[in-house]
Amino acid sequence: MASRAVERPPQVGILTVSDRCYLGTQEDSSGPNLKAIVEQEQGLAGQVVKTKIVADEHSQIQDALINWCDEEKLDLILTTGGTGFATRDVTPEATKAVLEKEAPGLALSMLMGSLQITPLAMLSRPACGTRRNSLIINLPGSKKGSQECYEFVLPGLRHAIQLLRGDNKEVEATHKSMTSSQGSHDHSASHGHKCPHHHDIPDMPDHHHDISKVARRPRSSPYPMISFEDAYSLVMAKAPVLAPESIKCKDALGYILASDVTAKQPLPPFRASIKDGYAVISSDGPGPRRVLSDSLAGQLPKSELIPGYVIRITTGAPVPDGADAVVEVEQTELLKESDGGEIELEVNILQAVKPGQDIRPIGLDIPKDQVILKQGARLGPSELGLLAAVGVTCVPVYQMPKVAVVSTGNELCEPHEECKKGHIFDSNRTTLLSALRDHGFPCIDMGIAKDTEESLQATLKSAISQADVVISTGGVSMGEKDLLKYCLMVGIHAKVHFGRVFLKPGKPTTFATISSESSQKLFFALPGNPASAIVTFHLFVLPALRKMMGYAQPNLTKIKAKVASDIKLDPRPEFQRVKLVWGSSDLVPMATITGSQMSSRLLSMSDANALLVLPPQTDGVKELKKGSVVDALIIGRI
Ligand SMILES: Nc1nc2c(c(=O)[nH]1)N[C@H]1C(S)=C(S)[C@@H](COP(=O)(O)OP(=O)(O)OC[C@H]3O[C@@H](n4cnc5c(N)ncnc54)[C@H](O)[C@@H]3O)O[C@H]1N2
Ligand code: MOO
Ligand SMILES: [Mg+2]
Repeated sequence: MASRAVERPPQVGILTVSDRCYLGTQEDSSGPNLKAIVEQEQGLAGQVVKTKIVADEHSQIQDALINWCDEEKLDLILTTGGTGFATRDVTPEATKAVLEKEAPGLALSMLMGSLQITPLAMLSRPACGTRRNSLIINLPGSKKGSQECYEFVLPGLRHAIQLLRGDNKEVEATHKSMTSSQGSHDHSASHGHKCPHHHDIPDMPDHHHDISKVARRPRSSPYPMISFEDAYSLVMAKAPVLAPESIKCKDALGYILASDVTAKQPLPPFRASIKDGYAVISSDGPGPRRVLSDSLAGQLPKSELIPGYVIRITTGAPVPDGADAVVEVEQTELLKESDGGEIELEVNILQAVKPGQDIRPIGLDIPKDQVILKQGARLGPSELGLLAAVGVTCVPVYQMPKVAVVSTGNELCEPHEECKKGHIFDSNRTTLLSALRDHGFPCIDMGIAKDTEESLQATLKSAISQADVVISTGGVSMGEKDLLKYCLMVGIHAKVHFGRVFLKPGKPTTFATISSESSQKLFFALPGNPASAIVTFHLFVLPALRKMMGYAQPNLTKIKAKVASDIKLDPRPEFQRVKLVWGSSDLVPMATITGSQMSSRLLSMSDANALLVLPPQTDGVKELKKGSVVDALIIGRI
């Protein structure tokens, strides 16, 4: 078998399709047998993470397959049963209904192998193919038949899984070992393609063209153009919530709480006066009283209160024992003062007093052990104040992702450098680093990388080693110096999830992940055009970063806005930069476009506080009329 150096054993699901097993009238022997052989070290060495028994019902089979492909993202799903000629045998039909691509070669290998054993094999009707990154294979229902058929396809499984995972390094190794073991020559030498099968992979472009030969570059992008919604979902699905850590409250501004925080002590911790006045015994009622002593904020009462007396008190001071109400100074009059007038000796209480009046009992604001902040709360000024109020100094929060930013391009120079002919100042790095800082993310400035494999790879590697998320700009389109995607895949062995999005600006936005045992790092290769870079930062990067740092709702806030003038629609869905302004009686703000929306024009972002969500033009509708109401995503201060 081929190299085993894949990062994770193939994740496998085994679906037993049988009315009788489902009803419990027959024991399922094929499913457990398949599990054992799938997990054999000398075989696939897979990990069977899902097993299920369903009836011979189209909907049950389909639901299980869709769930395992789309939600569980299994590498391989083996079904056993329901592939024959009986009326209730519907496994191939239910499977075909969920497949995106059929793989008849697998069915053929099973048939060819099985026919050597029994002519009845011709009555088996397996469906095989892929849905998203999962491979589904129908095996017969019998224990013996399912094992034999599995063994016929086993030699191709690891390679197929690697291709579906987009694991380039492994793909090459496995492909080489498989083809050489069969004595066939390596196509890479003659065709310049190390892995000809890459043409077949829907989400994997052929990145193995010789990048030194510009004439041979692809003339159309090998990356499928996916919708904004799909791209967004992919990014959000891949962004991991980072592990919690405990940090000092003084450093916690902007973080999200990883668990509930309870009050260790009540607030107020003692019965506190709400007014400046006199602590009284309410049952004494109104009338003249001797002033016994005082109780000032920050000090303990000097004495207990006894009937016929009052104790002078200030707001926030502890109410002395014996007192059960406070009368504000305005409801009293002075009857007798000390010589020189330093203290009051006797006062007249002018009002009837209710028990408890103007006293905050212990724990009135915050009872002891009450949950004062819930997991998921964002620690803003008031939340941090609340923590301080109950004496909490350290809090469990989700870690914030560290973000590295790199600009790429031979034409770029630093704003403080002399700008030679043919060069421009790098503005993207400043924009992005500032946006990150504005949102409180720790960032790493990786400088400018040249448009060469060496410079890009060294910079990307260094960025990935230091950060949880890397943002690059430039080099992702069709030019011969647009080497970013190539370097990501070949040099970094990143899994590129998409390389083009049906969206303006930001069409070549590229998203990849770099996985290891302990982490999943995200790589956003944003377009070089300055407006495209910052718009796609808001559309993709910011929500992902927010998810990583624990936001329950990481998406940009969406509101309705009225367009202030007619807008020409683009063939692509477009996010135009606008300034939202509310007139004095407007419920819906007016959205004014910030001038020309060319992707190169960073000025279109200046003063913008929202992105207007515009649908693509259709044959019938090419324009949005002034006054139309559309969605707007908030990106700035309102
Ligand atoms: N043949 C095609 N060409 C282009 C396509 C296409 O589909 N087919 N897409 C266009 C679109 S849309 C965009 S967006 C850009 C994206 O370009 P890249 O990501 O490859 O970026 P570069 O080529 O490196 O630069 C584009 C543009 O931006 C300027 N730039 C780059 N970095 C910075 C920076 N840090 N600060 C300021 N300005 C920067 C650069 O000088 C270029 O003018 O591709 C289209 N082409
Ligand atoms: O998609 Mo590009 O970002 O139009 O300029
Ligand atoms: Mg380019």
